[in-house]
Amino acid sequence: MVPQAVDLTVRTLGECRIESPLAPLLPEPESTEHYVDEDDRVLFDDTRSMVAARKTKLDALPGFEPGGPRRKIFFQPSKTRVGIVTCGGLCPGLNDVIRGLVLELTSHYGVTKIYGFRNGYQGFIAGYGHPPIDLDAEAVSGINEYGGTILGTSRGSQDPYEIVDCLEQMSINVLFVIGGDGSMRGALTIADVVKERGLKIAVIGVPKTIDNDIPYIEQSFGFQTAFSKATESLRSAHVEARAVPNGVGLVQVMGRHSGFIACYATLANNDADYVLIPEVPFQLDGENGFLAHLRRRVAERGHAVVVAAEGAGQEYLESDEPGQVDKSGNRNLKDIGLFLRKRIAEDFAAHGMESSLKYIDPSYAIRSVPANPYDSVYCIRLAHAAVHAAMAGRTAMVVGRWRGRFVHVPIALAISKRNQVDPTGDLWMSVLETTGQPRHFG
Ligand SMILES: Nc1ncnc2c1ncn2[C@@H]1O[C@H](COP(=O)(O)OP(=O)(O)OP(=O)(O)O)[C@@H](O)[C@H]1O
Ligand SMILES: O=P(O)(O)OC[C@H]1O[C@](O)(CO)[C@@H](O)[C@@H]1O
Ligand SMILES: [Mg+2]
Repeated sequence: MVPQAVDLTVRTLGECRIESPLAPLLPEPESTEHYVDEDDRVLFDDTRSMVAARKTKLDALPGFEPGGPRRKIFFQPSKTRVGIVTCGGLCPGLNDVIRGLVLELTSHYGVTKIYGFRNGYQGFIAGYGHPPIDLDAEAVSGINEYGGTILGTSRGSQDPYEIVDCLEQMSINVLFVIGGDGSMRGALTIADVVKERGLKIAVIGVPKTIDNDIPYIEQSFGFQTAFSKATESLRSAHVEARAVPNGVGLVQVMGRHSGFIACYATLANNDADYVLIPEVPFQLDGENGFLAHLRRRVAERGHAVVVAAEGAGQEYLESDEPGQVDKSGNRNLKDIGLFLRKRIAEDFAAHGMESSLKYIDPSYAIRSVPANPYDSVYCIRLAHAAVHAAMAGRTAMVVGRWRGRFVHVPIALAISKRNQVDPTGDLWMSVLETTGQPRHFG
């Protein structure tokens, strides 16, 4: 479903009447190629045909509210109390975002009460015994040098009413949730309970996921660091495969439902010959199946490198057992890497071919590292945008970038679908061009 203008409308807590401390820094109220004024909109569509298909007036074209400081804000900074929480799996840059939020709030808005809720949504529930910690410039000094999150994280559902009870008891006005799709679903339920109770608490998300599976934000922070780290495994697999007769390097990277890490790591160094992702089903057996292709390639070129995203080929691993899920209800995937390792070895043996397969699974090593400089820049800019949005009383939204501009995206839209590699899109085309693998196996 193509989003309409109404889907891009951001919720607000009320009129902005307070002069922002950042107002003097703001340029003239007009957009340029480097700046979008707060009253302007970033168009959703960016091709002539997409705009034409709307069959509507310019004013009615769907557009995102731009990110950035406002001239007038909603919250009085000296009275504003802020909470920050990180939830879900780790991702490079979590500490950068925490630091960016704290520094922007304290240095530019003069907010003095910031609490870090610990271990994800558990941090709001007294029974877990993880009291919040005070965050200030000193507490976040240098944390961006380290992977992980200084606040801790968790999976598993918590009652949104209890979470809002905690926010009310602590007189929190703004809550920043840094997390993936599940965390954003949680953030929306919190914002809804806040609304139901007639409270004025802004809930702002900063989406994180190494899988890059959140839609309408172009790219999530930490993704670039994660795939860059994964390229090291591809390079190792290539070196190992080339060094022995009929060498096969097999690398499994994270990516539950979206194969972006596998695609980008492949494009980064051109070492892979086959990329298997959840979005593109593949046939394993038969003359034109994956195994036969691989065998022919090794016979011709002496070696090959295969990259598989963890969610690829799950159809080969389904069993009659009831589906296992993690504490948050995410389906636990079966191990495609180990399955392929076995099947490739069996296939070579069955065809009387010697082979030497080296299997590498960099797994958590790609998401536990500190952010690279590009991601650090992205994190701090997302953090700034999140603070500006919150102080201006926006709620139930995430910050992101669309067509190169920082924007406000309603959470409802950000969780409305999953960002996935489009098998008919130009990214997958680039992968096919780089690897030389066929569009379909079988
Ligand atoms: N539908 C939902 N409603 C309310 N809370 C949710 C929902 N889905 C997930 N959550 C909560 O959000 C938190 C994080 O969710 P989850 O473990 O799925 O990770 P995530 O944020 O999706 O990150 P990632 O997928 O990148 O690891 C958990 O505490 C979970 O209970
Ligand atoms: O083992 P964990 O921490 O539950 O999470 C693993 C999952 O988290 C992700 O890294 C997303 O955050 C996926 O790529 C992976 O499948
Ligand atoms: Mg998730």
